[in-house]
Amino acid sequence: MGEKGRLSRLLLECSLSDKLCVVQEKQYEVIIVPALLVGSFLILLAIILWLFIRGQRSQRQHPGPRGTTSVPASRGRSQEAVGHGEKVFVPLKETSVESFLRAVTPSLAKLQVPREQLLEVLEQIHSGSCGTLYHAKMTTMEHPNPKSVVLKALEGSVGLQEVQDFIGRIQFYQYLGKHKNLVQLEGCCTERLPLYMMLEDVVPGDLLNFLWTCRRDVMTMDGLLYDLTEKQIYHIGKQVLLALEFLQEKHLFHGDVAARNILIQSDLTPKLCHLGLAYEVHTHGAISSARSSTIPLKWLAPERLLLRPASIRGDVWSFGILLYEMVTLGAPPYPEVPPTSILQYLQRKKIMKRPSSCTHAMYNIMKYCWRWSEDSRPLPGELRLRLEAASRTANDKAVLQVPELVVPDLYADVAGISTESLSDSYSVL
Ligand SMILES: Nc1ncnc2c1ncn2[C@@H]1O[C@H](COP(=O)(O)OP(=O)(O)OP(=O)(O)O)[C@@H](O)[C@H]1O
Repeated sequence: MGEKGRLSRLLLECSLSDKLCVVQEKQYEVIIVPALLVGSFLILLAIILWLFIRGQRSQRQHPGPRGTTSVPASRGRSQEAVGHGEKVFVPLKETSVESFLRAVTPSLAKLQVPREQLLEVLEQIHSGSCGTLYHAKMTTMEHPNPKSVVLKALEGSVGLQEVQDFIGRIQFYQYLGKHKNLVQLEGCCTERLPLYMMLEDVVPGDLLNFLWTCRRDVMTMDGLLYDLTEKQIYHIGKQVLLALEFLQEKHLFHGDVAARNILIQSDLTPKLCHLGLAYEVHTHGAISSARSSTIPLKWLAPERLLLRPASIRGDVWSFGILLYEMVTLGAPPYPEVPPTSILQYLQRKKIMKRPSSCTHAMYNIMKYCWRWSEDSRPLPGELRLRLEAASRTANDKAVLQVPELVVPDLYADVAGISTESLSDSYSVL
């Protein structure tokens, strides 16, 4: 009998309209096979899901090369800092200085200078907010003869945060790229402590000292004529504005435009230095309040004195003060106003009077910079056109003269700046 017999008996017992009976008869085809198919499909789906979740998790743990992520860029618009078309990575999760430097140094490969090429470190120039500045001698592949550089060093016992900040500044120079009116980074040593960045040595140095030296009866020094005419002031001013336009294009601003923060070459090419505030704007979207409180008040626009956000138009205000500094050969602004009273002075709608050495054309440009409302002040590009127009008829013969020599301590007092922020290279003979 067996199975065959059982089936034929079943068929005999079933009428054609009895569906349950037919289903029972074909249970293999109707129930078991589809159930097996659905089961294996579900198992396959579970495996795929598990593989997918595992992949996602491991990606979250390793987002880039060796636990790195890109440095925040200007005002958070992009998460990648791009220098010369390259991505710049900053490790976020590194916990020791050594592992941080190991991770970050490859991204600075093009800037690395072997330490043995740093031949001698000469005198200290300045002790800055992020490292000490020295004069030094260095050789490079292109310049086998030693050349002068300014060395910024992060030395001594320093923590991870200071190291990250120093490296961030190097990457900021890389991000900015080259501009003839910004001080240039020439190289760095970052594979271990102490950390160095090498900047081009701008000779004779800062513009404030240059202006003070112009007061002296000095004919030439290092081939440089310490004479300044109105036309030359426009020439320097236009180039400072080119640097500000460059920063503005990158959605940045300088934050402390002043003669002390401009370096001048012997051909009267100015270069903006003191880029630490622009670095803060680039990295954090704004200048920190700790840093803001160190900026001398007499150079600040009213909105900044009122602790409102800074912008490129604040730089334009300070540029007006810079014109005043140049035309007076480095006099402190608002000599009759104590630094802490400057806001009240400006709130009374007062501005500085026209210095006797300043033409009406130049004073009109200053007044344009010192408009109370930010929006009615020009942008650097517009201002540069004004300077170009004024420069066409400017005096190129009369040398600016101020008989009184500057006493740096007295100057610092009246200007409201710390004596440490003045360079040591000026001395009253
Ligand atoms: N490349 C350079 N060539 C010649 N002198 C320089 C150079 N860089 C800086 N100095 C001198 O050092 C002084 C301080 O420079 P700077 O303000 O750039 O340093 P800092 O205080 O470390 O600023 P920041 O933190 O904003 O980078 C300048 O006023 C100038 O006298």
